[in-house]
Amino acid sequence: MSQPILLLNCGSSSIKYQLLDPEQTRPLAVGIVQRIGQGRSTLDHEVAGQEFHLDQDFADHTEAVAAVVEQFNQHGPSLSEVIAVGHRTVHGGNTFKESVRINQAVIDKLKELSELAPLHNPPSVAGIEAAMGILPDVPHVAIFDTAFFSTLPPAAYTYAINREVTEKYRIRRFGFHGTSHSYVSKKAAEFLGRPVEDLRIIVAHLGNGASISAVKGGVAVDTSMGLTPLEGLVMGTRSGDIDPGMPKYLAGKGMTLLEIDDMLNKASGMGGLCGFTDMRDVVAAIDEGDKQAELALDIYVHRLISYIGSYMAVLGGVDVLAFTAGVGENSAPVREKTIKRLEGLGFILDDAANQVRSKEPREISSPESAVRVLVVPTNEELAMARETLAVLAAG
Ligand SMILES: Nc1ncnc2c1ncn2[C@@H]1O[C@H](COP(=O)(O)OP(=O)(O)O)[C@@H](O)[C@H]1O
Ligand SMILES: CC(=O)OP(=O)(O)O
Ligand SMILES: [Mg+2]
Repeated sequence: MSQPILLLNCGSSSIKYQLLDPEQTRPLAVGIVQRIGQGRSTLDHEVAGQEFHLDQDFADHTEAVAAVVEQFNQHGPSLSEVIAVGHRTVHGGNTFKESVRINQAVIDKLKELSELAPLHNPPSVAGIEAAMGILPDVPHVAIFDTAFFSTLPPAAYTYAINREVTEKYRIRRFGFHGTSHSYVSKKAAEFLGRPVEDLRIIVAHLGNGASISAVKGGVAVDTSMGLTPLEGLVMGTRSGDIDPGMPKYLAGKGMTLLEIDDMLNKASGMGGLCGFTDMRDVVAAIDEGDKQAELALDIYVHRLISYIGSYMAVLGGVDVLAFTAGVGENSAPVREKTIKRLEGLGFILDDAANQVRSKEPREISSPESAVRVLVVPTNEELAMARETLAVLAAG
């Protein structure tokens, strides 16, 4: 008997979803809504080998979830058999260290945590409320991006700010994209046929949001995102690391705190540097001679290699570098630029392997490379389905 689970992965600019039957290897349906709130939105729904495409602008995640449900109604499969829904939830704060069955108290807490993840928890809550409205009689489970990083050592998660402030407000580095970093690090080890316990792995999750992690023996020991998903790498619209003195300086010039925060979260990163938030557009612009786009990509790669070098130090060397997420899986030019800059540290790219497009894990380093470089497509939904089942089994 079929016992499908619906997985909703609300990202900052997208919703990915799958209808999975844990008994079957292939999903019953997969789909993605892209460029939510950015104009030129699209929806792709795939069921039984048939693909349906929709060009329609979605202003926010609530509109997009409604359109996803409409796809199931029009093209199937029916959602009436669904036994549970798993929701990607970005910020668990100090409250949620592992996946949890959702009730009103959980939703209220997630709304409270929205101040720490303004681009993310509101879409998650929108997805949860919409799905609970449509499927009110099945359990809904929240799976947190922060969970995998609850093992970070104190030296990695503590900011060097005043201790009393840290304690009073329970400030720490939480880390995000944990479901993906966990899945990809295990998958990388599996691909290499080595126990994850024996490996030092750096995972570069480069999507619209981007983060990088250092994983030693299967346990996360460092990651680039912090108290909020703003810290770290250069992203589609987020600045990543800046001098913490900058907000005060800008406030002195007349910007309000809200304007500064909006600028850093929504109008910075690649979009703020060159006008294109999507890496496909950045690379196309460079090909047409756009100098701002070229500089933006140089800044992106500069930050990325700085983190890779730093995590090699944290890990005491590295065995594997794994690229994942939208940019990491699909952008050969970004991977090439990154690995070429790391040649001095023993990374050697296999140019032909780097051009291969596939949904399977693959190696892109040459045999003489000191570090194995992989592309490992993430599957947050599959990992979420496993989590959902585990929560249900726990009662
Ligand atoms: N074919 C592609 N080539 C280069 N970059 C791509 C491609 N497809 C997607 N991307 C990049 O991936 C990003 C989306 O990544 P994704 O992991 O889905 O992000 P999120 O989950 O944060 O919404 C896009 O904004 C774009 O920059
Ligand atoms: C935490 C985060 O940045 O998520 P996303 O990449 O989906 O925006
Ligand atoms: Mg994502």
